[in-house]
Amino acid sequence: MHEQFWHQKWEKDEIGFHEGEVNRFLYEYFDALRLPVGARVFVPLCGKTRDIAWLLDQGMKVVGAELSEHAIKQLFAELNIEPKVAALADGFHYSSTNIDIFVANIFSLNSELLGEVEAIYDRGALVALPEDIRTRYAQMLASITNQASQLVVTYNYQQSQYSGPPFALPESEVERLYASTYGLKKLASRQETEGFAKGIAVENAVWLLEK
Ligand SMILES: C[S@@+](CC[C@H](N)C(=O)[O-])C[C@H]1O[C@@H](n2cnc3c(N)ncnc32)[C@H](O)[C@@H]1O
Repeated sequence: MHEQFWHQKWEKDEIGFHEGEVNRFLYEYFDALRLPVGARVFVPLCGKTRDIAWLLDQGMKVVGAELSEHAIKQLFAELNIEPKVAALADGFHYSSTNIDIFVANIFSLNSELLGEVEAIYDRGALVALPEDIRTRYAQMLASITNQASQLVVTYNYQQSQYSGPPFALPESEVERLYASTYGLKKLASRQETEGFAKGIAVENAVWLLEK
């Protein structure tokens, strides 16, 4: 997906991926990460997800990365927070107490810019990336976070029945991307037919990835 694809989605308000409420898997399985209050959680490709407000409410610090400044202006407006905004070489840094959002292509981040994180929450990130850049994303994510544990939400369905995004991520693909870096555990899954691809059987799953 080119950057322009996502910028247009936000400009035209075609954001069917935005849940508007806390993701159920996050709510039910966040404890599996066993994080202390005050831990810093990275939310890659964050959009304006309500999950950020929920993480802040749990006493977490949040760091996000998102291409669209339009999305991040909405995020802060909905959080009712006036951010500080600083220019970066490749984007902007929006920040306030306990929250840092990099408005940039995630591939322009490095560990210094990101700072230390104790965990990663990936909903709508890995599944948004086409196969040819997933390997680079998975390696880069583990590298800039010192292999922080992850909670990853995936979809699986017959890729031939729907073009994506979100792309199908069968277990074999999660293993290909992450089994050399993490121990993988599928925590839960549920079947959907009324989601993004109406009438197509989709398995929505949540994974715990630990060093
Ligand atoms: C499927 S949406 C998911 C958003 C959010 N995680 C959620 O659950 O609502 C993917 C988001 O990633 C952003 N994005 C896509 N490619 C990106 C990249 N290379 N770097 C940073 N953000 C990116 C898009 O603008 C979009 O907001």
